[in-house]
Amino acid sequence: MSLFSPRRKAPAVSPVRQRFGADVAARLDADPMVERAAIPAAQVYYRPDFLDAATCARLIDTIDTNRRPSTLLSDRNDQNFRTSDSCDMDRWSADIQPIDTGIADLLGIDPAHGETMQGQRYAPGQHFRAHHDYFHESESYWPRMVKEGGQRTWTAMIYLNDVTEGGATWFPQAGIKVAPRRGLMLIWNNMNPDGTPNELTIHEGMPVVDGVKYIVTKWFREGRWIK
Ligand SMILES: O=C(O)CCC(=O)C(=O)O
Ligand SMILES: [Fe+2]
Repeated sequence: MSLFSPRRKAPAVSPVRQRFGADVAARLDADPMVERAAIPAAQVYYRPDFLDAATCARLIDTIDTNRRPSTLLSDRNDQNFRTSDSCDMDRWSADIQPIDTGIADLLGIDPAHGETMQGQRYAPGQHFRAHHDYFHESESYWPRMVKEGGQRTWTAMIYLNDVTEGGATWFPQAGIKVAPRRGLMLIWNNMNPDGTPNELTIHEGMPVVDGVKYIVTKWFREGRWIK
């Protein structure tokens, strides 16, 4: 028996993830419509009014038509962790395609790296508890994720409506709380500048108190998600 307890292996520095961090940040920094959050812990950006009111209304309709209970990618089976409804937003449909590629273009990432955009709906009391968007290499899903484009790098999330009360996106360790505002895109890098996962990006969708919250979320992989 060893006297030493096994240490958690430190995540390897990754030049590919490093480059995504630098390139996307440079593009967003140069965009006059985009503002960087004044926090040192993570690269977080705001792009207000990315979608107009009519487009948000259309997406809300699509979510209402297709929604089903959200699922969780985790070895933990906690029914109360993510209580919203979700649906896939078909990137090949004439309605979704321009939005899907528009997000990729704003970040300067090849759309093939983007997963299927997800629509989400939170009724009063529903939430998504604190989590990281990046994959944990210790979880059983990791080998499958490696085959499907690898680690998640950037997240782009768009609020489709204002919410009367509650439903903020809270990054407790980075120290920001973002209230839903129709058309606002919130963008962040889930990696550190050296390409290792940034633990400080832990965030939650706080419970909606009054109203219904609708968002779309797009996660980008380090490799191609579409083969
Ligand atoms: O609902 C929110 O504000 C956060 C959603 C989220 O974290 C996600 O979809 O990964
Ligand atoms: Fe998330």
